[in-house]
This record gives sequence, structure tokens and C-alpha cells, in this order.
Amino acid sequence: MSKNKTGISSAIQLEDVSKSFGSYRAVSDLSLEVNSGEIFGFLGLNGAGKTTTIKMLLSLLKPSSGSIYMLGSKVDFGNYQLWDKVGYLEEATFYPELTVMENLDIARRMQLITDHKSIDRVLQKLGLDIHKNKKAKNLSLGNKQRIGLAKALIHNPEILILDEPTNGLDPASVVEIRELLFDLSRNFGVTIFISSHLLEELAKLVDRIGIMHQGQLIQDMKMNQLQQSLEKRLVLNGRDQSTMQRILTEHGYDVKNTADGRLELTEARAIAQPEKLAELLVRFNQPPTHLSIVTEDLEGYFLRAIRTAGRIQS
Ligand SMILES: Nc1ncnc2c1ncn2[C@@H]1O[C@H](COP(=O)(O)OP(=O)(O)OP(=O)(O)O)[C@@H](O)[C@H]1O
Repeated sequence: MSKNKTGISSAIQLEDVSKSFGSYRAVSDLSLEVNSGEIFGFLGLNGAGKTTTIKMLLSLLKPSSGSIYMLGSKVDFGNYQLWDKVGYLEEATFYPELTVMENLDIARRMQLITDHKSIDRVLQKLGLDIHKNKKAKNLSLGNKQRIGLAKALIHNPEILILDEPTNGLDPASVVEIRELLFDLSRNFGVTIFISSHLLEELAKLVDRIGIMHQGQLIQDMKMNQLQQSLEKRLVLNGRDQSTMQRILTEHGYDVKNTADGRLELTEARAIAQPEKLAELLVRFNQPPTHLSIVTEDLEGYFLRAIRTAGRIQS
């Protein structure tokens, strides 16, 4: 395993990786490091370059330029040893008429694993042992996805790569898979690289997030940094909003009207001391009938990050 500048082991490392299809650059100068045991969320709109990147990690696609390392070993065509240490799940596929056990036995044989206990281990790890003799077609959606994960994990990989693993799952199954991935990371030390276009969903699971847009990594931050980066707004209502707006403006506040008929302020002093603003309005006989601080939601943040990068029209 390679160590980065801070001495932390990095499980996945991309250095100035680009991929072009003809004249179209799907991934552009992507540099990224995922630490060992970390859950990294790879976020982007459709067409951002997530799947192309994942295919390069798996050496299903060759980068046009740049280098990729996993567990300190260069990802290259022919470096088959690496695949003993990497699991991949895109979409759960299985034989519906076969039992869970039979499905996993096929996966075991395809991966040339001789140890039959590997099936029991993975069944237990994923909480599938109670369903092992059921036909795959009779399982819940969440448990079907667990079969896919079990196949990706049967060889006990150190890195798990997931491309939109909760696509099409119902909310309960999404929670189940999330808890499972969390357990794999925290209790089994698996490094997880997970792509999605849903920030709300990733935010509940990942340690760090990278936002891709038009082939470029426009943000890379820890989740606690993300929480601090969410924009706050002070919104208020009153009986005579034009008078309220005039008073606040005369006292140096920057006040906007919102589309839903409220007054809104985003400046730091208004957010830090809303009571001062309320006192001022009371003094001028214009008490607010509603005053609250609203924090931007994660999808709002995601779209703002993309707009700020100046790459889509707002
Ligand atoms: N084999 C290919 N030939 C030409 N263009 C391609 C090829 N594969 C991907 N692209 C283009 O590269 C861009 C990035 O695609 P990619 O599949 O990596 O995006 P994505 O972020 O995974 O999107 P989605 O969430 O829709 O899967 C897209 O514009 C896509 O059309």
C-alpha cells in the first residue's frame, strides 16, 4: 500500500488521469486519492464521467494519459493480481431460479476460489444466511442487491467499487445497503468507492465526497467541511414587508424578496445576530411575524457547486 504526503495509506490514487473518446474528453486531468478504509462518494450529474473513471479503475478502459494506482500497484492491463483485492458491483445479476447458495457457488467457482467456507463467510457478513436456501427470485429487492454485493465480496477484497448501487431500490432497501456498506468499512476495513448522482444519499454514508462535472473534479472535501459549507439564509415575514425592507436597508442590511413572498438576507451579521435585526424592526413598530434561519439542502449545495464552477447556465 502506498503512503501519501501526510503518511496515510492510500488505497486508490489517480494522477492527472484523462480519457478521451475521439475528440470528446470524458475525464480531464483527474487527480484523486482515497485513503485506506475510507468511504469515498463520487458524485456527478449524468454524463459527468463517473462510470468512465470507474471503468479505468477496473482497467476495463485505458486512460488516454495519467496513472492509476490501487493498493500501491499500478492499474494496468495484465495486472491480474490486483483483481484478487478489488470487488465491483454495478447492477446485481443472478440466476433467479437458483438459490442464494447456488448463485454464490457459481460466483466462487468463476473466481477460482477453492475454499468452500468463503460462501458461508460472505453469507454471514451480509446477513444472507437465513435466506441461503431461498430462490433468488423470491428475495426482497434489498436482499437481491445483497446477492450482488456478496458476489463482489466473496474473495474478501480490500477495495469495493460500486457504481450507483442503490439505483431503483425502495427507501427501506437503500437504508439496508447503506448500513451494510458502513459495517464493511468500519468493521472489516474495506475501502469503498461509491458513485451516485444523489448527494443526499451519499452524505449519510461517506467520509469524503468528490464532485465531478463535465469530466473534471470540481470539489473534494470531507463531510464535516461540507456541512460547514452549506449556505444559510435568514427569512422573515411581516405585516408590512415593504416598510420592513426599507427600515432594514436604511440600516445597511442587504434584503431581497423571495419568490414565495418573504424577505431574505444572506449576510453574515444577520445570520449571526438575528435578534439585533428583530429588535430593530420592533423599535420601528414592525415586528416580524416569522423569522428563521434556513440551511441550504445538500442538493441545493450540489447544484450551486456546479454553477459556481461556471460550467452550466443558472
Ligand atoms: N465509449 C464511449 N464512446 C463515446 N463517448 C462515451 C463513451 N463512454 C462514455 N462516453 C461519454 O462520456 C461522458 C461521460 O460518461 P459517463 O458514463 O462516464 O458518465 P456518468 O457520470 O457515469 O453518467 P451516468 O450517471 O449517466 O452513468 C458522456 O458524455 C458519455 O456520453
